[in-house]
Amino acid sequence: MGKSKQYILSLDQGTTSSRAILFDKKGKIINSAQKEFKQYYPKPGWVEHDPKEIWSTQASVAAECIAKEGLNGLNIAGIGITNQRETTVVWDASTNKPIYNAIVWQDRRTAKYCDSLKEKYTEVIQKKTGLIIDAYFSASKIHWILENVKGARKKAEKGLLRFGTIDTWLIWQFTRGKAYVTDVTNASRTMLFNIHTLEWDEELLKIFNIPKSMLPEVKSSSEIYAQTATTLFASKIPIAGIAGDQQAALFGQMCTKSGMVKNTYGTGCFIMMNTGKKAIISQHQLLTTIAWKIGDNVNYALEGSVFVAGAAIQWLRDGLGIIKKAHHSEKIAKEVKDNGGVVFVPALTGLGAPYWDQYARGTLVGITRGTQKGHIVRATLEAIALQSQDVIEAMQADIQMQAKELRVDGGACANNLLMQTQSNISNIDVIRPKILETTAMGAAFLAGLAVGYWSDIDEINKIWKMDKSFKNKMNEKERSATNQQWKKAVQRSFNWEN
Ligand SMILES: Nc1ncnc2c1ncn2[C@@H]1O[C@H](COP(=O)(O)OP(=O)(O)O)[C@@H](O)[C@H]1O
Ligand SMILES: O=P(O)(O)OC[C@H](O)CO
Repeated sequence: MGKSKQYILSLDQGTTSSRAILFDKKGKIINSAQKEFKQYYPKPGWVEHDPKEIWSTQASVAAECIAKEGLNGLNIAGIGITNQRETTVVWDASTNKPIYNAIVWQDRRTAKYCDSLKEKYTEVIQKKTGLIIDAYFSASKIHWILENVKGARKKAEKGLLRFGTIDTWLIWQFTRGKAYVTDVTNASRTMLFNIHTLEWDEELLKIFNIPKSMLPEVKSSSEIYAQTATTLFASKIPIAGIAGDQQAALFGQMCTKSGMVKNTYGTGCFIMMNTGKKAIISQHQLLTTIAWKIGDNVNYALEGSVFVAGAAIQWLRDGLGIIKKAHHSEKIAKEVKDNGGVVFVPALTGLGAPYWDQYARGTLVGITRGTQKGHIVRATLEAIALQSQDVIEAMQADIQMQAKELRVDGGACANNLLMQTQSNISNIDVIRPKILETTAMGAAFLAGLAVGYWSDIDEINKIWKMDKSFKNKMNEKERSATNQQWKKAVQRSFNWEN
């Protein structure tokens, strides 16, 4: 096989699976491969992955994806990496072995430690990192490893340990320890990175008691970082794009202008708004984060995460058994004309942005003798849209501007009723693209730009195509009543478990 056909290989290392997708110049998916890996729950609230399994599944899907088409490394113009963010790996540089499992972003073991920092450091941390103190981010996880793994603190002080988010860990493996790098988007989720100066912050390192020697070099999101070692592919391939998965989706959705917003409807909802060159520090409990850095241009974003979205549909299926398949939710919800007064706040694991109440719990209100399962299913779909609207509303308040449209992706965006409900509740045009693999596409675009596979953003913009749009069909009075009823129900869910 010659060098004639050239593709970009995108590696999407997610929370439950490792995936590889091969894109051609028109953005068409040529091939893909996926492998799930094991989740470890050693104690309530703890979530871990085996870093070696993350690497082995990722390497094998990459190889499988290329081999399926009878291609080899020479046909790959570049690799883009996108990953579950915040998840923390610490390894010994001399043995290459992780000293503990990866502590996953969902892991809550450091919640109390984080609480103890709030009084003194909330302001300085938000100002420097754009983040709200929470166990979600990497810093407290690194701190936990150094405090709890035998001998770790001593080794770290001797400069023998390395920390990485998943991108860093994968690149370390791909290059056999030659490249120790991350990009600004991943760094911006550690709580150790100053998003204004674009450097690891000495004061934050001191607060979390983490030696600087265990941090990677921070690069842009689109450049040639390194070549893969020839142990995996017969020829070297440039690794040329890195972005955290939500940032990659924002780029893959081509939300490249200030004010553009995307929502990914998966297990949770991740809503992100491009704010251009401005790092807006939220007045409404949202996160400020780096969207990407291309060349010398840094783009910032506001972000809000809803913890339980599609997971609420899973709960209807697996917990209550009132639907058989997730997509049946649409048909069953349509059996009733409205929610019949039922409101469901799916705070099953607390509430994320903009409430950040880890003690909130799921609340189902307004049930009468006339309540049918259709009402509950409908209320669940509405809750996904309403939780998203709470974040969109906070974003609009922060930028003091209405968003024009909402670009959507993720498994649950296939649900037309949900998309129409979102448009009604947010009074916004909801736009669903043709290719829904926006995360992998974003990483491919970043890598392709760096190696000259695509010449510029204008060329890429032509690849993004709309499939369907949903326009508001609700009047203002109804919208405001729905919102008020929702806010009342949210209040009832607060601070339940103590
Ligand atoms: N047609 C549908 N209607 C509502 N929810 C759906 C539908 N299809 C999938 N889902 C939900 O979307 C989620 C899967 O989406 P996906 O993007 O694969 O999630 P993740 O990447 O977080 O694993 C599941 O929680 C599922 O319940
Ligand atoms: O694993 P994903 O793709 O749902 O993404 C996880 C997020 O990056 C966590 O912040």
